[in-house]
Amino acid sequence: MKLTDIFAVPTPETRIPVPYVIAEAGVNHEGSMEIARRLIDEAAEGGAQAIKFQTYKAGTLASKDSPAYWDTSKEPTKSQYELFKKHDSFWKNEFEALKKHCDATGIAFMSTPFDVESAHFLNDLMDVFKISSSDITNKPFIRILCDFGKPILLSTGAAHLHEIAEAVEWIEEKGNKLALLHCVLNYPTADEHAALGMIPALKRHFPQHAIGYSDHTLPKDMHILETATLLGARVLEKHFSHDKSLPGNDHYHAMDKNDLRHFFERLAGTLASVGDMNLRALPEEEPARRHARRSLVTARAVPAGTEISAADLTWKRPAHGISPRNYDEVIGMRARHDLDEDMVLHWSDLDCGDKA
Ligand SMILES: C=C(OP(=O)(O)O)C(=O)O
Repeated sequence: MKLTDIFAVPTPETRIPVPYVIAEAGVNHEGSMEIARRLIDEAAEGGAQAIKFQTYKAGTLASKDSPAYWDTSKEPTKSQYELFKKHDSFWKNEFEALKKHCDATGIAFMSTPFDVESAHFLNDLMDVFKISSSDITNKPFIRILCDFGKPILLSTGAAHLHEIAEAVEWIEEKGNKLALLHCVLNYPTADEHAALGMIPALKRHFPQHAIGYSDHTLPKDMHILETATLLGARVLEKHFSHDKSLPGNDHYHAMDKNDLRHFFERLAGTLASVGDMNLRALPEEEPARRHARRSLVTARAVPAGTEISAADLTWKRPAHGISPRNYDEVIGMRARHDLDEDMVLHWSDLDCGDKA
């Protein structure tokens, strides 16, 4: 599947598709091109269709007085500015090189721009713009990104419905295709705070747009991403690391390539058990249809020529004879020959008699 395919207008589904997975490398390269290339390779090995980085300069993203609002024990920092400053070394040249590496590896390149300058050079490298939850109220920036004319992936973390609706309106006014990613802006998100019920809620409120999920829970057994898929997320984004034991801010809650493989494996089994969502009896149930269902059976001996009444009939397994669904038809027919008690009735045992 191509990244742009996820923006197709949702139609009633008869099969839950395998979602499009974006490995969110963010700044987990920590300024090393070697690690960035490794992240690309491992995301592809894990089965992700896209890898996403983040492109920012601390000075345009946060003022010096910008308190960190996350658990700073993982990467002690006094302010957001100080943390971003540590990770803002990659710029145009680095991302161009990483895009080439993605092309050679066969995985889509993405990076979330956090300022206008990076949006301009990233525009040459990507088919889709990602807008982070933190920019959902950033009307001027959203409009500038829309002006590139590309589909938009917008995360909805920390937003009330009216704020989501407003941002959707700005994007719709510009005419860009849009996918909305449910997101909880809390790192790591406790499973019980993942609020995955917001995925069907987004589908209900914005049926004209594709819906996905940007996940900040711990990877554990990847059941949260699986549940998100079952609830209707068709694009998934989750932090990605080559080494989850590293001390940095975004490594400890990230998935790695083994988590990703595990996710696709368990999802394949789950989706096989979901099936195609069409109501029908299955071929595997044929023996049960023939042997566990019932037939009309004589409740007592019935002499030839007798008009069949309710007292002559009962219903028992197997379903080799006349189905009890034909009960009304059988009442009033006549026995074509003597019928023993406990006989499974067939049409050849009966005449229409007065019912003809
Ligand atoms: C932080 C980002 O997004 P989200 O709000 O989905 O976490 C991002 O895209 O860089």
